[in-house]
Amino acid sequence: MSRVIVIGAGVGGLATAMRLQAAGHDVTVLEQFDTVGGKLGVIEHDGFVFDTGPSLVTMPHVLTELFDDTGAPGDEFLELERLPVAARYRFPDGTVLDLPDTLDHIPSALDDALGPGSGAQWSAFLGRAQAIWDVTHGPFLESPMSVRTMIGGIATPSDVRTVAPWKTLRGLGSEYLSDSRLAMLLDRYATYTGSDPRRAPAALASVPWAEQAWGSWYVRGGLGRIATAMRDRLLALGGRIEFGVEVSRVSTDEHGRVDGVVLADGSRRSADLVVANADARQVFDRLVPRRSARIPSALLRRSTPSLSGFVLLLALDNPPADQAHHHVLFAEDYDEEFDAVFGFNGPPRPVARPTVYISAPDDPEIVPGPDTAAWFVLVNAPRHDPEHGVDWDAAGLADKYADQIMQVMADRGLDVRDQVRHRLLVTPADLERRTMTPGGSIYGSSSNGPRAAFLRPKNTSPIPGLYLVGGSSHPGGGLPLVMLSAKIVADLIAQSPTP
Ligand SMILES: Cc1cc2nc3c(=O)[nH]c(=O)nc-3n(C[C@H](O)[C@H](O)[C@H](O)COP(=O)(O)OP(=O)(O)OC[C@H]3O[C@@H](n4cnc5c(N)ncnc54)[C@H](O)[C@@H]3O)c2cc1C
Repeated sequence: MSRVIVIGAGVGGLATAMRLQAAGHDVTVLEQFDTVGGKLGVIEHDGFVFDTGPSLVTMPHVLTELFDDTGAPGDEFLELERLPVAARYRFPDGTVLDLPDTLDHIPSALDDALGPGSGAQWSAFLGRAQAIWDVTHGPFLESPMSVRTMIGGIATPSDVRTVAPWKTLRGLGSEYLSDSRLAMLLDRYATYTGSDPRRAPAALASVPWAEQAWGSWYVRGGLGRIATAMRDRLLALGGRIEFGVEVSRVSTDEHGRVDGVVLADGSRRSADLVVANADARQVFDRLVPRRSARIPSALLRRSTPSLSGFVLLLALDNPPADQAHHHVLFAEDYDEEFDAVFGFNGPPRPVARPTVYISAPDDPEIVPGPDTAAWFVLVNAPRHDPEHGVDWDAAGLADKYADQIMQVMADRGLDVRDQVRHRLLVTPADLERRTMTPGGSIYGSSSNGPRAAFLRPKNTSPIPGLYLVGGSSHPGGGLPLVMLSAKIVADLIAQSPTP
C-alpha cells in the first residue's frame, strides 16, 4: 500500500482521502487554511452560523455512498432533509412559482403559476433531459475522461442525436419551451457549472433532470457539517490532516515520477502518490515543472474560467414570515447578466441588476434565538482580475455593491434592510485567498463551448503518480460531481500498479 499526500482539504481532497485510507493506504492531507471544507466554508458570527459556499445538496445518494463505502453510514453525523419546495422563483413580470420537489407535482404547479400548457412543455423537456442523463452519466460523470470512453460510451447514432453535442443548452431549451419564464428557469442551470447558457452544451440538460429527479436537500445545522463529518470519518479511519501547511511544489525523482511535495517553508515530505485538490490552474501554473504542464496548461488557456460569486451573509432580526428555503429573484435582463460576468460587449463587470439567490434555512441550530435568521445571498460575479477585469479589493466597491443588491431585492419585493443586525461580505477576491483558486472561479473551467469537457484537466496528469481531484478537474464542480471525481481517482489508484 502507498503513502499518499493529498494537497487540500476541500470536498474532493477529503473524499479521496477517505476512500484511499479505507482501502488501506496511508494518507496525509495538507491544507493551507486552518480548517476543512475549502469552498464549502462556514462563518460563525455572533451566534449565527452561515454557510459561505454550497447551500443546496443534489444527488444525495452520492454523499450517502461515500460514507457507506468507507465504513458505517453517515447518518450519525449528518441529518439530511428533503425540502418540500425546491425553490421559489420570482420572474421579471412578477409571476411567482413555488417549484415542488417531486417530479409528479411539477407539471400542475407550472400550469397553476405560469398558465396552462407550461407543465407539458417542461415535462417534454425533462423527458429529453432524462434521455441525455441516461446516455452520459456512465461514460462521462462516472468514468475517467478520455476520448475513447466518451466515444465508446456514446456509441450509437441515436445516442449522438439525443446528446446533440452541436447544440447549446439555450438552443435545446428553445425546441421545447416557448414560455420565456421556463427558458429562464432552464438558463439558470448553466450557472450550476459556472457557465453561460448561450454557450454551454445541451448535455447540461441533465442538471435540472438530476436535481428534480433526486430532489433538493439540506443538512440540519448547515452544509458545513458535510465537511466536518468527512474530516471525522477520515480521522476515525486513521488518516491525518495538517492545517496551515501550504504546498509550493510537487517533487519528482530521477525518472520523473512523483516522490513527494515541497512546502512553502522549504521542507519536504515524501510520498508514493500525490493527489492535488488544489485548483488545476494553480497545479499546472505553479506546482509542477513547466515542461510537464505544457499540454494541460495549453488546454486550460483555451477554456473560459467559470464565473465567481459575490456573497452577502445577513444576520436578521424579525425576518419576513413564510420564506421559502431557496428563493430566486430573476434579473430583468438575463443576457446582460451573462455578458457582464463573462465580459461580452465590454470588460467583465459587476452585474448592475443581477439575479439574486437567497438561501433562508428554517433551522434553529444556525441562529442565536427566536425571530432571527441567517440568510445567504448570492449573485453571479466576474472573477477577481485586477489587471483585465474587476478588482474586488478596490476601496468601497464591495460595500457599495452589497447596498445595490439589497436595493434590487427591495425592488423585487424582498426588502430586509431594516431587519439587518449585521452583514458580512465574501467577494471573489476573498474566495481566491481562502481557497487559493485563481480569480475565485467557483467551478474551475466553465462549460462554455462544445469542447469544454475535453479542455477540463483529466484526473491523471503527465507526471506519473500525480492525480487531480475536485471541481476544476474532471468531471466538474458542485458537491456531487466533486465526490464522483474522488471515486474516479480512488478507482484509478486501485487499478494502477503499487509503486
Ligand atoms: C458561493 C458558492 C456557492 C456554491 N453553491 C453550491 C451549491 O449550492 N451546491 C453544490 O453542490 N455546490 C456549490 N458550490 C460548489 C462547491 O462548493 C464546489 O464545487 C466544491 O466545494 C469544490 O470542492 P473542491 O474539492 O474542488 O475543492 P476546494 O473547495 O476548492 O478546496 C481546495 C482546498 O485546497 C486547499 N489548497 C489549495 N491550494 C493549496 C496548496 N498549495 N497547499 C495546501 N492547500 C491548498 C484550499 O485551501 C482548499 O481548502 C458553491 C461554491 C461556492 C463558492
